Amino acid sequence: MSPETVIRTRNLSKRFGATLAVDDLTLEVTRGEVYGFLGPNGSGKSTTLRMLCGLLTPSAGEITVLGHALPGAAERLKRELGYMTQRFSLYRDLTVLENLRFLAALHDLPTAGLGRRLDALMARYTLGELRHRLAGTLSGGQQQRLALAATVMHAPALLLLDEPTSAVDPQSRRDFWEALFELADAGTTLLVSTHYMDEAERCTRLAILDHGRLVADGSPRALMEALPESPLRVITDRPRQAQQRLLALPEVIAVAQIGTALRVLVVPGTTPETLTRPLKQAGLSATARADTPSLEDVFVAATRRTPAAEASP
Ligand SMILES: Nc1ncnc2c1ncn2[C@@H]1O[C@H](COP(=O)(O)OP(=O)(O)OP(=O)(O)O)[C@@H](O)[C@H]1O
Repeated sequence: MSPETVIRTRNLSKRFGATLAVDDLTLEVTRGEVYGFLGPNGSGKSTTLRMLCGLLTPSAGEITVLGHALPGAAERLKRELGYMTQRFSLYRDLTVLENLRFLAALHDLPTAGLGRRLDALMARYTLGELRHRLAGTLSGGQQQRLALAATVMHAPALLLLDEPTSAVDPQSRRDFWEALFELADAGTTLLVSTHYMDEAERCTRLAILDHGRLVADGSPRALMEALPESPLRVITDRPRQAQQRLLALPEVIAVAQIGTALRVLVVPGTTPETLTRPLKQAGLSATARADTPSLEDVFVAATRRTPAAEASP
């Protein structure tokens, strides 16, 4: 294993009764990466993150995080790790400063110079003027900044973030991602689960999960370039009717209406005529041309590929 490897899992699985939440997951994350976990609800993102920080014991497989084999070394790992969940998990009836002081004590941070350290932290996350506000009275974006400040207070080498931006507005999401890149620039490795394509696109590397399985892995650009399914753009006078007809074709994987146009994801080898012919036969006007693949196409193709399609060369 390279010294730059921060996370490595081999054939990792987690079963809850009849549910196989994580299924034979093998992945590797290297230092300084902003590694994204993208997947539909219930695809196993949170369960994987919980196993990686030692909160859950795997049913099978191996995990090494920052050189520690889990679950055995979970206690030692805690000091080197930051874990932030989508739910605000600080004390609502304590102030911003009280929350940070409390966490500093939990992390055993030295009391000498602590005041200055917390001032710097609050300055970085624009919490200085809010220091005496009860955490429960902060806005979603402010609570998120406080949660991030709390998560990085002990300068962890690895941050695991579980859908950290699900409760905040677009500007706060952008600010949050700026903060993540600043941390990555300083050498922190980040693993972030998200539902948002624009966030996934910003990651240096991406794992797409579906039903607990790794269905795609690579940089967003490489994944888009390697997409075997191609998107076509269809212009028609009656997009709603055209959408219904196109969905009935075996070559069509998905159809999304974008304004008045339809963006159609099709199996490899499908020509524009394959789509326009049946539409014209049904009395609809239709033109179609190839479109540039997006990360959303990669996601849709990876999570909708049938086992039969997967098995074909
Ligand atoms: N403690 C648990 N007990 C039983 N089943 C669980 C438990 N935790 C998760 N699951 C199940 O495991 C599967 C994966 O859940 P998980 O929360 O990891 O997915 P996710 O990708 O994080 O989804 P979301 O985006 O909704 O958070 C789901 O079917 C879920 O119901």
